[in-house]
Amino acid sequence: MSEGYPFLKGHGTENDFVLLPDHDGTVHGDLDPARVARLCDRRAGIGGDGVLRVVRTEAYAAAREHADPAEAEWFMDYRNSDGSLSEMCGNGVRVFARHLLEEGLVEPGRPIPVGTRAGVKVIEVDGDRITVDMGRPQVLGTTEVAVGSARWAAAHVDMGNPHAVAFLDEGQSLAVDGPVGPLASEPDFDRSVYPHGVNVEFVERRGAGHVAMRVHERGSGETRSCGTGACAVAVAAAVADGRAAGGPGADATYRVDLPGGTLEITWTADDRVLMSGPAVVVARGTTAL
Ligand SMILES: N[C@@H](CCC[C@H](N)C(=O)O)C(=O)O
Repeated sequence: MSEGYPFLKGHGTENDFVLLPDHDGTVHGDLDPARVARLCDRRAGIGGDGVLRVVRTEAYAAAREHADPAEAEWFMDYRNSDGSLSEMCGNGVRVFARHLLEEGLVEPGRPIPVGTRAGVKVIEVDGDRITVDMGRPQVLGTTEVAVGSARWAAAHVDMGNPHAVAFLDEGQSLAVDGPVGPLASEPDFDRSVYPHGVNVEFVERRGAGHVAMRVHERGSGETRSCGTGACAVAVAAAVADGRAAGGPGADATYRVDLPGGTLEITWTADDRVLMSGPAVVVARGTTAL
């Protein structure tokens, strides 16, 4: 195929994305949701949990509402696989930074500021390990989620995007034959709490500072990993473990195991959430989609 648009494919702990370079904002414009869904289709398209359009902040009016071009040259225009917008994607922003570095679009060895709909995130790359300052979490109380007849209390945590974090009861397992099941459809949640939908995390305790989770993402279904979700889980665990008492996060660190890999999350005493994990770009090509 010679005609079409350039694309790349990458993932962070197997949360996978189609990247669309559009540096001056003239190639794709506002992405049509149906087109995003076609690109993300795993049989008829390239396949992905979402799309990351790579655009200069200066070149995109919607980006300038969230980020100052003088602070962040690049903007991650993120869409879920159903074409819907989200404010933020934690795995996506690591893949985005990896791409900028590999293409020589940012200076190696320097922090990389990236504009998102949840503000500017600053990223540091150290070999395979990429750390993102995800900013301040908001802990907004307790709600409820359900899968069929199984119900759990859930912590409402906002990481720029909305999360409901449900800790499984003692003895319950995350396995598909457990109460969470195959997560083929959206869990039930309180629509008055989350009028724009929610990402739902189910969490199993593995030991001190160690949890495992599965997630059903708003707009993408069950994914193999969710960076903002892992941050929300670590924040909810720190609150539940009484580790937020000496300061917002008192430097609580959690290892979060996901089906697609492991992320390390620290909630610092000065109320920042730092997320560390890998990200790779695995393919490039041209698409007529
Ligand atoms: N997978 C992402 C989150 C993507 C956005 C989410 N589905 C939403 O709609 O808020 C991550 O790694 O954070």
